[in-house]
Amino acid sequence: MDERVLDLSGVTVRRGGTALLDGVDWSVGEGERWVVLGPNGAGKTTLLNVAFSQLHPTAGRVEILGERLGAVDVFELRPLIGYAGAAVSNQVEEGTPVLDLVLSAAYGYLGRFREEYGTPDLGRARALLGHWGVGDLADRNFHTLSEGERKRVLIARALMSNPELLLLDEPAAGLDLGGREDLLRRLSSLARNDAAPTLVVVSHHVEEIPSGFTHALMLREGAVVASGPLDEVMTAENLSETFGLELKVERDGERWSARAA
Ligand SMILES: Nc1ncnc2c1ncn2[C@@H]1O[C@H](COP(=O)(O)OP(=O)(O)OP(=O)(O)O)[C@@H](O)[C@H]1O
Repeated sequence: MDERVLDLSGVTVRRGGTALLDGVDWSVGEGERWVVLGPNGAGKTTLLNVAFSQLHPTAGRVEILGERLGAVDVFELRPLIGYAGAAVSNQVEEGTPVLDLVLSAAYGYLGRFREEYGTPDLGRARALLGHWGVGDLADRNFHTLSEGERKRVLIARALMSNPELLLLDEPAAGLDLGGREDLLRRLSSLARNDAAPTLVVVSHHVEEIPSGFTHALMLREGAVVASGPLDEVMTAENLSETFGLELKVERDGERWSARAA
């Protein structure tokens, strides 16, 4: 059995004369927990959109959950992939209750209550909200939530369809220190759960790598600088090249930090 959840080979995405992704090779195995690191504009969100089957590359080969992008019905593939990020929150209709937003994920909708949801779906949605610490917000309008509350609701939503692959685009961006640490604790617990989906989290900051994560992909200007197990690739050399300045990297247990050398 092929246990690769993502398999990208020579993936290039061009817009105008610019390569947003440039010959990216990346392989993610079942159960791995990846962080995708890179500076602003490195192509991280573009890569996640490819992994979500939202964007077809200009060149190269993409396999998601063993299915070849271009040859598979993406509407059958997408329920197997959970996605949370600004691309989702920006599209939520004004006035959408939190519970509806989470429930709608099971049906591929992004918005108001459009289906007759069964009791098991309601129970699962409430349980997920509770698990992510936002159970008491189920009846609130999504747009009235704080940034930290929204992030947790969107992750609960992304897990609603019981996906095999979970993609989180900058889940800790905009959170205060307490909010960040709370989210990282929850992501660590997810990472350590053998039943959890394969995880890919995009971030700008090595401080936002949750403990329990196993691999990193580093991108700069659309190209891969390094890719592999955290222990091997989290070097000052790789991070300095990725972010374009000389960095010192420190490790404390399973957490990382970096600053200018
Ligand atoms: N449709 C488009 N046409 C032209 N350029 C684009 C398009 N979409 C994205 N870009 C550019 O591609 C580059 C990569 O964008 P992307 O959003 O993937 O980067 P990122 O690493 O996620 O950045 P950030 O960390 O700032 O969110 C950026 O320079 C962006 O301006």
